Amino acid sequence: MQDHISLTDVCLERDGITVLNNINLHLTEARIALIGSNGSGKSSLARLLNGLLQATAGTISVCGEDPKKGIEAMHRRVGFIFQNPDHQLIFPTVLEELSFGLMNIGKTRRQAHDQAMSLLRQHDHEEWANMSVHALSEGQKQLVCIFAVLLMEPKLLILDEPFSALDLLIKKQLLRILDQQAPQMLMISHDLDAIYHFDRVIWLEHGRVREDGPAPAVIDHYRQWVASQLENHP
Ligand SMILES: Nc1ncnc2c1ncn2[C@@H]1O[C@H](COP(=O)(O)OP(=O)(O)OP(=O)(O)O)[C@@H](O)[C@H]1O
Repeated sequence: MQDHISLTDVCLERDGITVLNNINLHLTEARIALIGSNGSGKSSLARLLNGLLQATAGTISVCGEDPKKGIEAMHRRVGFIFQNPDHQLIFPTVLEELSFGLMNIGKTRRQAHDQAMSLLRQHDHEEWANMSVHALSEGQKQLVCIFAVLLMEPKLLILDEPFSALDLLIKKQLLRILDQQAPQMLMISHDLDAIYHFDRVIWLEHGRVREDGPAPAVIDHYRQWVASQLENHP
């Protein structure tokens, strides 16, 4: 698989503070997770990848594009899912929400509606089509966000703590859908069990890569480190 995400000597300052320090990553695995303490720089890194933040130094490539070109330039190849679905959902009904991206890339309204309905049907949520997005629960809204992104058939999905507000059942359903349908995923998560089977885990601490490798090893070291921090700061 080609390098889908590549960061070379990337640094980021926010308000004069170094948030990411000399990050070098070449990410080709299908399932990659980013872990680390609060404030370690995970969301900032995700925001560099979709062009919401600009690196202070270094170069970034996502699916062969420079994210500086903005989210529109990467729209067809990269899907982004963030923690709060309210920041992503803009249309009054679920069907309009799901159809928008497809019409944006040239599908007719009819084609877009048919594709959206077919996905809803596939997941037994046909009855959502004409519902107001705001009448859905947080978990259901997050599922709509994931459906909207999957309809675009992205090569790569970048998710920033997508499960933090979700109950166990919806979380497991979403993970299953993502596992079946996303060719490549980079997921930021504090839920270590959800990412234990991933191909690669990158542990960020104070804006640097502290460890990078197979999920079980990195996660176990992270858990040991957290336990040792607790012992030192009870
Ligand atoms: N809007 C902002 N303006 C300036 N600095 C910010 C801003 N947001 C975050 N930061 C700084 O960037 C650092 C990294 O924050 P970031 O949100 O990337 O961490 P994170 O690892 O995603 O944390 P969390 O696990 O809590 O979501 C923080 O220490 C914070 O000081």
